[in-house]
Amino acid sequence: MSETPYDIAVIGAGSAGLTVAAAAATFGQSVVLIERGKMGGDCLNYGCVPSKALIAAARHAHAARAGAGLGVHAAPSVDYGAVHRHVHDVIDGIAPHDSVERFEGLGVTVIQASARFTGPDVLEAGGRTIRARRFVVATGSSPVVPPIEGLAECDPLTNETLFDLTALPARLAIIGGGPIGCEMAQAIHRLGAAVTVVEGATILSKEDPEAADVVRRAMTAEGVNLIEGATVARCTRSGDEKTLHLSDGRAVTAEAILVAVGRRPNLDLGLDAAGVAATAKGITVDRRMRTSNKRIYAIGDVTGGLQFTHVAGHQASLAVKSIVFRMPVTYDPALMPRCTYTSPELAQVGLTEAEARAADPKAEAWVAPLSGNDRARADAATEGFVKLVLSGRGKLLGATVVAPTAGDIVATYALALAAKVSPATIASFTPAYPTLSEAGKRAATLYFGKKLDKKWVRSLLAFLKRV
Ligand SMILES: Cc1cc2nc3c(=O)[nH]c(=O)nc-3n(C[C@H](O)[C@H](O)[C@H](O)COP(=O)(O)OP(=O)(O)OC[C@H]3O[C@@H](n4cnc5c(N)ncnc54)[C@H](O)[C@@H]3O)c2cc1C
Ligand SMILES: NC(=O)c1ccc[n+]([C@@H]2O[C@H](COP(=O)([O-])OP(=O)(O)OC[C@H]3O[C@@H](n4cnc5c(N)ncnc54)[C@H](O)[C@@H]3O)[C@@H](O)[C@H]2O)c1
Repeated sequence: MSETPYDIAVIGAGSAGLTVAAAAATFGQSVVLIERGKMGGDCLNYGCVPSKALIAAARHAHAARAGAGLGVHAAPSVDYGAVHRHVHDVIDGIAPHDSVERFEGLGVTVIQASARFTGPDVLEAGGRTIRARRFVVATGSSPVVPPIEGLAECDPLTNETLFDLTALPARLAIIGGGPIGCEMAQAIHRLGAAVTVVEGATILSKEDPEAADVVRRAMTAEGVNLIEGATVARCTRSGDEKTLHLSDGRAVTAEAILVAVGRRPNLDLGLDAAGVAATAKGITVDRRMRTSNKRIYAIGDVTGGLQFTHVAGHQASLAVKSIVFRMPVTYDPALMPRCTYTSPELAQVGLTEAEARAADPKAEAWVAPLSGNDRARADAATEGFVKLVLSGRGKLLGATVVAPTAGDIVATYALALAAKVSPATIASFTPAYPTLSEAGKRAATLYFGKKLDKKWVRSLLAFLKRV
């Protein structure tokens, strides 16, 4: 049965698809939203929300242990069953916002089925034929499980099953030391398991190496076993005990294995029939988020770029502006911040120091360590820094922050980059005392300190003093 064409058909009800559907319906468009799994996608069910809820519980356990240095002694007792309930209470609390009922209330037609293109302007889903003026593919990504001999027999966990555990394994081995591997390693260790991370390269390798090193030292000091530059040759299982055999001859034994080696885009929806070009990384899009078929947009993880919820939401808003308002829009990845929620957090916006130096040999980095920040000293959390990266001409190119609340601090620099704020403004604004935000101002002040350390400036100051 062929139906009246919709204005917009959205495939996937994760962060990206939900944002398009809600905004487009609010602006009076007829919208059909097709989802084959859980409403809310990865972020709500298997990603940001459960991982941050788990990290919050782990932070409490750690704070109890870490208070001794400040004169407060406590020994945490972790009830992992209750931690599991907390994680799922948080998911359940947010779920109504992403639910079929809410979207139907907004006037969206929701189809709970798998969608597949059968032509350049037509889809099949749940036995229905769906036509639309525009399509938005927001099908997200799935965890990669590497083809390591014996791994499948060890029933590895992924982000899709980790948060179902109602009891912690005594020992957990994690393959992959990216954001998922590091966040979960530290949290699960803080909650009481012995954790080993086996990372093929170096942990958090997409980040500024000095910043990643602060996180490395923090995780190691807490007792997480980090094995870097090592690959898993094969896995074996003996009852409940699973062993990773590393290429260098070492072995890691654990009751559970978590695989966190990256994502693959969900491309199984008949893209060839629709004339949509894609690579193994994801669907190819232009700066307006349009695919090679100009009726079809693609946003979020499936495009294979920066894979974050706020990026998915931002790309969704660009697609809505382009489709509904015909506005000229441009996606600029350089303005997208990111944060890994380890302790300390590691956040980045714009270019890292190495990226800036590669683009501009005169680029320089200005670093304010937290050891010089009064709030960090009061909190006994002085490991970290704010690094501002400036071009040779003194233009802000990027910021790296390692601090307990780096994700919040970096927002200032995301705004500064988007609004083209000068280092002079950063050096002269007044954050409250005592806050970690003062470190960013300090980094900009260091830049001006060097700039003003010139002979003619000293002569001018001497002259002014005389008059
Ligand atoms: C453990 C973990 C922690 C994370 N933490 C953070 C964080 O702290 N901050 C952050 O910004 N990002 C985080 N992320 C990344 C974030 O979750 C993703 O970038 C975001 O969820 C991507 O949204 P999306 O809408 O593109 O895809 P998804 O959320 O994956 O949604 C895609 C949806 O499409 C559906 N679908 C797929 N194919 C079809 C089809 N053919 N027909 C119908 N439906 C289909 C899927 O079932 C899915 O529900 C984390 C990810 C993980 C795994
Ligand atoms: N705080 C956040 O915003 C947050 C948190 C978690 C995940 N995410 C998103 O999810 C994405 C996926 O996270 P991820 O950590 O799975 O992927 P990732 O690609 O970022 O990191 C994977 C790591 O695994 C390593 N690796 C790959 N194959 C390996 C192997 N066979 N053996 C050992 N190590 C191997 C890589 O060198 C890399 O360090 C992230 O890139 C990010 O976009 C974001």
